[in-house]
Amino acid sequence: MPDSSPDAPDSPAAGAAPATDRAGIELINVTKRYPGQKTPAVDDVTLTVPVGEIVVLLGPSGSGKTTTMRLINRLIEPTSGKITVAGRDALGLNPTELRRHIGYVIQDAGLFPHMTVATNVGLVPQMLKWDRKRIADRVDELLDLVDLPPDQYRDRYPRELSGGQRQRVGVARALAADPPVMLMDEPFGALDPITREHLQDSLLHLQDELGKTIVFVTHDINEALKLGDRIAILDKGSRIAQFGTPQEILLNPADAYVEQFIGGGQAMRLLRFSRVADVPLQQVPEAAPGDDADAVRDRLGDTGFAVVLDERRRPVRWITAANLDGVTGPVGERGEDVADPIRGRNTLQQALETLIQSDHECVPVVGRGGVYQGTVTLATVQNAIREMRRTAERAGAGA
Ligand SMILES: Nc1ncnc2c1ncn2[C@@H]1O[C@H](COP(=O)(O)OP(=O)(O)OP(=O)(O)O)[C@@H](O)[C@H]1O
Repeated sequence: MPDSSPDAPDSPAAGAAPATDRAGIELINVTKRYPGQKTPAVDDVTLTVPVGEIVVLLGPSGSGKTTTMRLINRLIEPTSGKITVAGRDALGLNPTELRRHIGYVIQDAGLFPHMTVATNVGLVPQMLKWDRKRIADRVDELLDLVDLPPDQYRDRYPRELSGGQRQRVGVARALAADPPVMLMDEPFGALDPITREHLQDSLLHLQDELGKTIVFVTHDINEALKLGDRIAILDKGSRIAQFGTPQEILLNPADAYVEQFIGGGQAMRLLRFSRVADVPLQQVPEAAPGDDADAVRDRLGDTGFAVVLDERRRPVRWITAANLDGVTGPVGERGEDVADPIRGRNTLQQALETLIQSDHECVPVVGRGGVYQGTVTLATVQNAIREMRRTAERAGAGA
């Protein structure tokens, strides 16, 4: 077990992945002391948020999460320390200019009640003096993106929306000028559990397509495990008790404070919070509708089937030797339609559920643009669990 005292440079408590060009956001020895307060709200925090990742700040009330967010977009100024956003010194930029590069989503969405959904979403483009047509097009595009059909929703007022819909509008508004960075401060905190799950799934789906650098604040360990590429578990003064991937935190909690956060039920949680992207995918033979049946038959080998990809490499069908019986010429539309593919961000639990419901022994995995990446089988899931157990045993033995 490494020394986890705050001074140990290699300790997980040091909190920072090494500073690299790939830092989306960097906080270096940042302290914020509010006037008249004895202890700093944020105390000498160093943290790197890699480009394109979701880093979750998880901590109890008063641990300085909101203060940290407001420091990043300069709603407040640090007492000392350095902050960079997308490679630029945040403290050297004009705050308005900085905020154009940062989308901000807060708990109650913070929509202006007297403005329509479209006006709310178009606020930043309007500030940037885009022309009306460009703003209207962008608003429609964003409403589509957050699953609110523009024809139904663009002219509504916030009071005519559900809490979940208001949050979706809040996300659309934060994305309006396509900022590389998003700060999300308990955006789903006020929602009922089902709506909350739904919005979490939507956020992961959006992130698959957009690849933003996101800092996400929550009190909820399950939300953190589900959304975070990495999680920073905070104690008072934003002290980082542990910074790691959900698996690292579940398998090797840094101290009793972190253990108390994650609670029990570790095995099921591993399935629930490990992502398909973290396990090696199985590659099976591939075919295209235009491929000759003989050539595909030769390719099937021991696997016994192939995945048929369309011209954009999206999986469309499974094809077996039986489907090719007596066929000459192109395979065309033969075979069985694939079930809904899963994504790298889906959990192993979701992969398992899809496998169980599917008629087929494997499920295709797709990435950005629905492009095929490989397949998941029961064996993939079993091996992943075995590997995780081994890692945990090794970590335990090293303790
Ligand atoms: N404007 C302020 N002036 C003085 N103290 C403040 C101010 N804002 C926050 N604080 C104090 O700083 C500490 C951190 O507050 P902060 O809001 O950042 O915590 P948090 O982790 O976001 O909490 P919560 O989860 O309850 O929102 C708290 O002790 C709080 O009382």
